[in-house]
Amino acid sequence: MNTATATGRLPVTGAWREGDPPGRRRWHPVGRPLPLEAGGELPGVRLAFETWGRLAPDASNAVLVLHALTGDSHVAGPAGPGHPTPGWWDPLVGPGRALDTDRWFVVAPNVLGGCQGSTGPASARPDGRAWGGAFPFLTQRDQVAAEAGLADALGIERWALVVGGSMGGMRAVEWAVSYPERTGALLLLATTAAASAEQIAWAGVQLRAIRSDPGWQGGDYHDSGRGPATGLGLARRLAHITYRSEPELGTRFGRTPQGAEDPWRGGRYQVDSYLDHHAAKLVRRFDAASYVTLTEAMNAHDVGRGRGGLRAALARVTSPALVAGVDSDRLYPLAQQQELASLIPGADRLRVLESPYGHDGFLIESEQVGSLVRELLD
Ligand SMILES: N[C@@H](CCO)C(=O)O
Repeated sequence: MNTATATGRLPVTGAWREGDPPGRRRWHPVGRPLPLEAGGELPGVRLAFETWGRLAPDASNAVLVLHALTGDSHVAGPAGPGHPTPGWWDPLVGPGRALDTDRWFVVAPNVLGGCQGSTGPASARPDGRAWGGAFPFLTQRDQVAAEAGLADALGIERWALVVGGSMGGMRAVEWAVSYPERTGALLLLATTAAASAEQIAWAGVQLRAIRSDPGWQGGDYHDSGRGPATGLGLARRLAHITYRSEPELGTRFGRTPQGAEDPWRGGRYQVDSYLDHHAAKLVRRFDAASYVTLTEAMNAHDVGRGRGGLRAALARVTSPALVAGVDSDRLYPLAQQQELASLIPGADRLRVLESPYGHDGFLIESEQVGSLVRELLD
């Protein structure tokens, strides 16, 4: 379940389960086994998704919004039953907002391999047990292929806009390269054409933290009553540091102890407590095995793989595009977005979001992101 138990024990998995409140989610059963880039296929695939607005009769007004690592389909609206967090881009979606739902039909799937309704390691495989450690290796291309099946089912031949940040941006660029004719415009935020050595390195430490927790059990913990909560929490703490900027942490927390705690006697600094808070929140709402699956898919991300390299792959993109980064992002530095902007033929000059918040700026600076959305759609 998605909440801590009455005894205060952390849950085994924060995955949405059959029987939990559905919230606004609907499901698309892909119907056929999905062939996977790494070989083999995934049976019984379904994608959870949410929509806002109405699809035009000619299906010309559809916008695809793709979430980042620990996001989900709940782009807009309050937290509530079935939704552990409020909409992560709520200020952008609704009547009169940048994604004006009086005009646009906004679609947001939960990524394949995720844990908020789409098929992932916590889902049941055909024999009824959780996939766990037997869940196959996925790539962004597999995830986009599943999303193309959702577009087919919704009758959307071509998206007016595909937009995503971070991991969502990886899928957005894969959409534009795999399906250029289906991508009407492209907005890439705080993302990259290929995961860098440093990104793989940060991610690798997180994967080790999870897998070295005895609760991991090779990934087969879902039905065991004990999961790798400690490892997932450590992974989140580390990741969260990379999501923010050094000056922001300095200004906000400095060297201040947390409350009455004394760091010289085992107590915490404020910044430790802040990371503890984000770790505990993620452990309550997210499944560790999904975190591993999605992190490995991000590490595998290379839009040029098997396509003659980045330059040749990105030359396939036919849509107008905007690429933006965050000036204080130390995880996805501006050079990566500059590369995308210079290799995508229809891309305008690199745009820079000014923000003290580092990589998370693409989630927080909704006014600046909204201006880019309007620019592309208008
Ligand atoms: N805070 C974001 C950052 C990753 O891009 C997340 O958790 O998904």
